[in-house]
Amino acid sequence: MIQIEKLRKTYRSRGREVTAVDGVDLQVREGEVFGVLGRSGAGKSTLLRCVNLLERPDSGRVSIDGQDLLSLKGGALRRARQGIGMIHQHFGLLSSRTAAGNIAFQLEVMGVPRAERAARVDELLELVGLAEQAKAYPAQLSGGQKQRVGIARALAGRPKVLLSDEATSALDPETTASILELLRDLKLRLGLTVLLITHEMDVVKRICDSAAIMRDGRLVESGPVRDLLLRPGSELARGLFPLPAPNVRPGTTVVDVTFEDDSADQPFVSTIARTYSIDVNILGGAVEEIGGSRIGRLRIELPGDPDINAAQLAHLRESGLTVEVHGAAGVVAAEARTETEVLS
Ligand SMILES: Nc1ncnc2c1ncn2[C@@H]1O[C@H](COP(=O)(O)OP(=O)(O)OP(=O)(O)O)[C@@H](O)[C@H]1O
Repeated sequence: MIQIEKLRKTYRSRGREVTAVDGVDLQVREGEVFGVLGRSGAGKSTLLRCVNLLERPDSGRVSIDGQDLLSLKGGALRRARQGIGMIHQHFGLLSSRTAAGNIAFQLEVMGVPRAERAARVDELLELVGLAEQAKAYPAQLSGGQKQRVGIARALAGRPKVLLSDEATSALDPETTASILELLRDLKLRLGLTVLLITHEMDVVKRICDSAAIMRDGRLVESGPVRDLLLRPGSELARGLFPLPAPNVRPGTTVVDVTFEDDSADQPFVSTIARTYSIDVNILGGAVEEIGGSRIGRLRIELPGDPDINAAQLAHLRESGLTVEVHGAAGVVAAEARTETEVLS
């Protein structure tokens, strides 16, 4: 488990101060993939570099499986860092060495005896599906294959924790999907705990169990992906289910309804229409497969103002759906399914 507490890092350059990480608390549970999502400059790389101590934080705590990394020195620190693998956006391979040579080099740096290296290289290449390309140089490999070498190299020290710095940002969508699939597979096979940073919603959708949104050095939203998607007002949900700003016509109620597997099979639109004898207009929506669950968001329009639709809205909530009601000036009421208060 990775535990980050009150982490802070400020850069000072040319008389200017930038607080890149501003009091971040974050917990990555053992065996999960945690994605930190944010725009350029949000502080994601700095946060990641503070976890493997490429960067020394000004204050706060980073611990892995209860071991406080900031208190370690010398050999103990080196050993702890070997237990943290890292993959990079631009792979960072040595162009003069083959795929096998790049991995062997890492083993050499880690002090693995020569006699053991060749077998371990083969094992690592096999693990990432690259046994055939052992003798190829980076220039002869595709982007996805280069990243596979990068992943094999990161796994050389048999780490329990893998950090990923925009590992798929330089790849096309199809290759991105195959690399994410590999990471998910490795996580399960090797019991890895993965902390990744990305600016791609798709990465969160495909692989992350939990996620956080980072802005100006702070985490503005954090938790299991499923919980975030079902939380009214969630930025992550807005990003994964992009719907245009609602255009609420006078005398109507516009509602975003979020549903998951167990409620996805309910024909809630026709049920509401039939039960209350009203016309329900569908304005937009999407369904996504996330972490093995089907989660969707539908925007519907009901005739009449929200107060007239109190019973209809209560009906939706009682059916286990997350309901967000838009007013003319945006969302006027967001109600989780656990909340019982009816619009007033
Ligand atoms: N070595 C440094 N010296 C000075 N300022 C830095 C340094 N590294 C990062 N910063 C600043 O810290 C802030 C956060 O940068 P960081 O690279 O962590 O963000 P990021 O979210 O990873 O962005 P990107 O996706 O573009 O890499 C930025 O304002 C950046 O300019």
